[in-house]
Amino acid sequence: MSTTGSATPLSHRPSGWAAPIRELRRFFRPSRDRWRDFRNRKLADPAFQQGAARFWLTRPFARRSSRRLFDLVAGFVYSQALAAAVELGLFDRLKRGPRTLPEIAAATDLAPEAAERLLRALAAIDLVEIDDSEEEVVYGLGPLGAALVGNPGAEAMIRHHKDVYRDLSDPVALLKGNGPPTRLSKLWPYAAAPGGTPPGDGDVAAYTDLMAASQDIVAEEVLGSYDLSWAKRMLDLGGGDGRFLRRVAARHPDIELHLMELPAVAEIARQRIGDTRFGRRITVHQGDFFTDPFPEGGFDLVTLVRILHDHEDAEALKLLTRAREVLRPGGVVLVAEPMAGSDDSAAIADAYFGFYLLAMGRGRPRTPREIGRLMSEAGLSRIHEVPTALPVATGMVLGEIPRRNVAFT
Ligand SMILES: C[S@@+](CC[C@H](N)C(=O)[O-])C[C@H]1O[C@@H](n2cnc3c(N)ncnc32)[C@H](O)[C@@H]1O
Repeated sequence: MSTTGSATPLSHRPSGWAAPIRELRRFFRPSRDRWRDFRNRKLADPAFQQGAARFWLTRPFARRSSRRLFDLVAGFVYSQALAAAVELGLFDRLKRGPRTLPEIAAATDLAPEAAERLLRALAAIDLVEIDDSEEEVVYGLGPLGAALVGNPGAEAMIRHHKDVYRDLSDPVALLKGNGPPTRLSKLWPYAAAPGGTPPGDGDVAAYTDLMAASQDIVAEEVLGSYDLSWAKRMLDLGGGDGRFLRRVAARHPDIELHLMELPAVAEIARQRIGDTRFGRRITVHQGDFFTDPFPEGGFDLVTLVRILHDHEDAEALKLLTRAREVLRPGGVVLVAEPMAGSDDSAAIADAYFGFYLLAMGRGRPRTPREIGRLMSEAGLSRIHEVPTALPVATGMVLGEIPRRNVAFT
């Protein structure tokens, strides 16, 4: 197995250092608590806030933290300005070059004042750039707008947020579980009932497309961070329309590839894979990965890409155990999804997916260590976290079964 970054072992037995480190933390806790109380008292004091904003040495920190706080307060408005721009196809128009206000107003069917209001809002959050160096002001893509143009997955999510934000409109009811049924639980029908309910055709295409739109970036992260050329036979569980496996097929001509999906999605995968040059290399199996038998023959690699976080611990453990049971000796289970806990991905995993999955009705983001613990319970060993370049898109944890003394099923 080889990785481009350095893999971090996820140990589940406390090391010899665990006890002394705990003691040290306990020793320093009173001073840490005192410092935290002092800091919070000061930060909550309006006089201190004003003083910090005026004093030259503390001014940059005061500005930065008030800006961060205001960004949290205003985040929904920023998102809605972005949603309006996507719905109006603004970024697609600007990618061909800067435009004047009358041109943009005409193309988006907005009154010039409304178009200008939108453009100025987008410029303030780096999505658009205003060039007023000539007599006629023109509007072009800003750095974040340009990045968005190259990321169809993000655009699909922005459109999807109409449903997500409606479900989050009463967050306390959502947390208490006494709100109305959510849209996301209908969009992701397998989420509503343990064991999976075969979904209706219309919704299936919608959620399969939504996943496929962001799959390229995830596939790139997985394949760029972990070299799976050693594998001869691979199974992708819940592989959607097969986009991930098509990328694997393109890079690794010798791996035999299998995908398992719920029947309605498997049908879409068959069609989409069949239309490509990989039609003969990828076998699509329809079935429920909790209850139906897995394809026979033993696998070197079983992948769970953006699957585990959709499920509660008991189901995740069952899935990992079933995956381990079809591995050949020396085989690997690879879990790839946004992971909680790290500074780089905490906002997307803990905050965004934490609430998203709550609205969906099941599942939770997990830290690499939590995934590792489930892998260990499922009978996997040599559990490693593999770093990816873009943890917001996906993290990665691998677990293996040893080459010897393995009951091979
Ligand atoms: C979040 S999507 C991820 C799809 C794909 N792996 C990706 O990353 O784009 C979860 C996938 O798991 C599939 N799935 C959910 N429950 C399943 C079950 N019980 N058996 C088989 N597939 C299932 C869904 O149909 C869906 O395509």
